[in-house]
Amino acid sequence: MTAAPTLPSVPVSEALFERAQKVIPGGVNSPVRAFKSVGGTPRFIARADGPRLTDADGKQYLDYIGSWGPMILGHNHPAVREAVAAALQDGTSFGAPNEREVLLAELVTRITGVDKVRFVSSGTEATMSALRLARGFTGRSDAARKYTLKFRGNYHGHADALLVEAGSGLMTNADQLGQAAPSSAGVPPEYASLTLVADYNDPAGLDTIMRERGHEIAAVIFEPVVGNAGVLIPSADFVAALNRVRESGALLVADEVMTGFRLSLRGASGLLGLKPDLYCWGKIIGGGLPVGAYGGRTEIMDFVSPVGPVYQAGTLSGNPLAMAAGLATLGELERDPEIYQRLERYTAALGSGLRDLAGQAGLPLTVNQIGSMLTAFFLEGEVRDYGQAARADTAAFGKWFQALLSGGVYWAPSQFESIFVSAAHTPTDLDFTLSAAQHAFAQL
Ligand SMILES: Cc1ncc(COP(=O)(O)O)c(C=O)c1O
Ligand SMILES: NCC(=O)CCC(=O)O
Repeated sequence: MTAAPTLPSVPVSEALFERAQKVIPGGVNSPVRAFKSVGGTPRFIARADGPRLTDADGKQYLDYIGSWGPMILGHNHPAVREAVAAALQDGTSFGAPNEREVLLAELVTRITGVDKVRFVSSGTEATMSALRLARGFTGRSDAARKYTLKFRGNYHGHADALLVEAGSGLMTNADQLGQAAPSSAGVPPEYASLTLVADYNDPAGLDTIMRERGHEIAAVIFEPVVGNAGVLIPSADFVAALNRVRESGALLVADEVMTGFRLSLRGASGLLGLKPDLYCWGKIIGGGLPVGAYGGRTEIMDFVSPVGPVYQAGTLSGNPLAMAAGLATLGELERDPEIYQRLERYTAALGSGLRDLAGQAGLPLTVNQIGSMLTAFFLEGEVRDYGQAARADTAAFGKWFQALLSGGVYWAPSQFESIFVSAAHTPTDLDFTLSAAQHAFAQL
């Protein structure tokens, strides 16, 4: 092993980060942006176009974060920009219904097959509201039957009861991987205890817990392909076990915040043959503006207020600018049926290129890839669950990340995240990435 690569100087980002740390906790508005686990100064981004970011020092990077998922068309896509600009002419928020909400709801229901959808402003709100609805619909919110079940290393946003053995920044910044629930301070153990936890990709374990405790469980929430422990792909047996969940009267809630409209127009569920009762969406559905949503059959969705007794509201829900961005993004995806095959081809090529380069450098690397999601785990052997992912050499990953960044490639600053390829990435961009990656492997 050689010494850590020298970090390039980014004086404007450094100055902004210093100012930011004085007035924003950790200088960031979301922990995963802070570079805490990889070191160095987070880049302050001045603008983004296509597959590229430009930082405040004028340096350009090929971007594989895509704003953590939404930018499947690439940044600043003309169709999205023009739709938002047109909506802007009419005012920014009405606190009353508007036509764009109806258009986006019609589009989402047609694409995904749900009967009804309710828009909120983030993925966190979507999962939180879907679980309240599941408890309301099943009547399982009393002392004896009040649980939800999630999987170790899955992340469903930051609602209290879901911060239990959670992935994403909680896994990245954990002092000790595998720490016991809850994952965050400030969550009373009573809240955490409402959430049961099972292992991902363990069909027998899921069957057992559903057999023994299924009658107490209102909902099983899961990432249909995990992005938040790094990419984990469910086995066919695990998919089948998930589809059996409702035999116990619990609702199956697919958290497609990351995978929805990314792995196919019908998300991971459509691709893998999952049959959820409720879907949660975020990220792509808002095309880069703040939108989340949840949806399902009419009999369930009509439990939501004002028709039903389950309360859920939002000052900016259905915001016209956000609806316009979502409409333009989903519209582009629907217009180009080849897009998902192209993303799969490019991302698979990136994955096999990385495997080859690591092999040539004599470094252990396991690449999990599906569609345009990919994680390169710095370890040997398969990665199918949280425990296996947690074995990764995060120090090696951190060095590799810094070397890539110096080479002009902006990878996710965590070993336990997915990267995203967008429709704006070209074969030339992928070649550039692989050559930066080769150089980065050589520095480990
Ligand atoms: C699978 C999943 N669910 C929920 C969320 C929460 O979404 P948000 O950050 O918009 O609240 C995220 C990402 O943050 C996610 O990846
Ligand atoms: N995979 C992690 C996320 O998508 C979250 C982004 C954030 O919390 O900023």
